[in-house]
This record gives sequence, C-alpha cells and structure tokens, in this order.
Amino acid sequence: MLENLKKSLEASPVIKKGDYDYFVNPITDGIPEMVPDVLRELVAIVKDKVDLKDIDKIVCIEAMGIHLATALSLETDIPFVVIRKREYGLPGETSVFQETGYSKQNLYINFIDSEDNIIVIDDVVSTGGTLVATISSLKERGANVQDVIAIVEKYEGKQRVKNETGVNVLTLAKLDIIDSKPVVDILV
Ligand SMILES: O=P(O)(O)OC[C@H]1O[C@H](OP(=O)(O)OP(=O)(O)O)[C@H](O)[C@@H]1O
Ligand code: HPA
Repeated sequence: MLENLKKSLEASPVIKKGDYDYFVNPITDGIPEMVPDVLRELVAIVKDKVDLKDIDKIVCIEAMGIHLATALSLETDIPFVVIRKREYGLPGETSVFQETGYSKQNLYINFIDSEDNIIVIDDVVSTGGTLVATISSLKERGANVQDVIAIVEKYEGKQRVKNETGVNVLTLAKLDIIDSKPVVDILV
C-alpha cells in the first residue's frame, strides 16, 4: 500500500534551511506537482482509520494542511477551519507561538468553539513544535481534539507530541534524512 507515496517521498530533494535538512515534496510543499491519485489514496486511508461520524470540524494549519483538509472535507462533507499565520483581531481569536526546526512565528485560531469535536490534519510532524503548540491551544479553547493526523513523521516529533499533549498522532509514513537523502518507511 502507498507505493506511490513511498516513491514520491524517496524522490524528494533535500535542501538546507540553516542546519535543518528540509525535504521538498508535493504533500509538504506542492512541489513538484501533486498527483490526484496520491491525494485520494491518503484521504481514503484517513477515512478508514479515523472515526469521523461525530466530527464537527476538520482543523488544518496554514499552509500545507489546507489541501489535505480540502480533500478530506470534499469526501466527508465535514467543514474545515484553517489556523492562519495572519492575525484578524476577531472576537475570540487566540494566538499560538509556533516553532519548527527552521522558523518561529505566531499562528491565529478563530471559529473553534468549546463544544467542537475536531480532528487536526497537517502534512508533517518533525520537531513536533507546531502540533504541541496548536493541540495545547485548541484544548485550552475547550475543543475536544479527537484525532490528529500528520501524513509524514520525521525525526522524533511524534513522540514529543505524545509526551507533551498525551495525543497519539496518526502518521502514514516515517521519513528520516540520512546523508542528505530521504529514507522512507510506510506505516499503514
Ligand atoms: O513538527 P514541526 O517541526 O513543527 O514541523 C511541522 C510544521 O512545519 C511545516 O509548517 P511551516 O510553518 O513550514 O509552514 P508551511 O505549511 O507553510 O510550509 C509543516 O507544514 C508543519 O506545520
Ligand atoms: N519538509 C517539508 N515540510 C516540513 C519539513 C521538511 O523537511 N519539516 C517540517 N515541515
């Protein structure tokens, strides 16, 4: 299963962002082009693995969670909300400080209410900084974070998310960078 995803991840160029080895892939960057069949296959697996019947909202993180949430929303008719990198100043907006292996910035959460039963979907969990910050903030808002999905796990971020939030992130592939090359295992 997911042979196309494996091939695509293994073919990812690796660039440097400071000291950080950053792989470039359609799922994580939209480069090169995303093949619709791969996207469909990912959505089918998420639908199979996650109980979506009581989910009010799919929550994704700008930018590279948006195509995943869109595809899942179209397949399930569940609406989605984007955690943005832009401040709106709307009533109830909360901010989250996001730190990845190569960037630091604020993210802004709007329109997620205390009664909402949600899933979070993102492209990759690497240091875990993004998911630790966003899951904690979503819980503080009173939302029930039923499941969290990241298509690719890189390094040890998934364990950090578990340790710091108690949430087990569903991941479909594990990618490590060894001698500047991606090494990939499919997990489902
Ligand atoms: O586990 P972490 O180390 O936190 O890394 C994961 C995050 O890094 C990327 O986001 P980025 O802020 O680069 O934005 P993008 O989605 O716009 O590429 C990615 O989309 C994840 O949200
Ligand atoms: N590639 C793409 N997106 C990412 C990465 C990466 O290496 N790390 C965190 N987000």
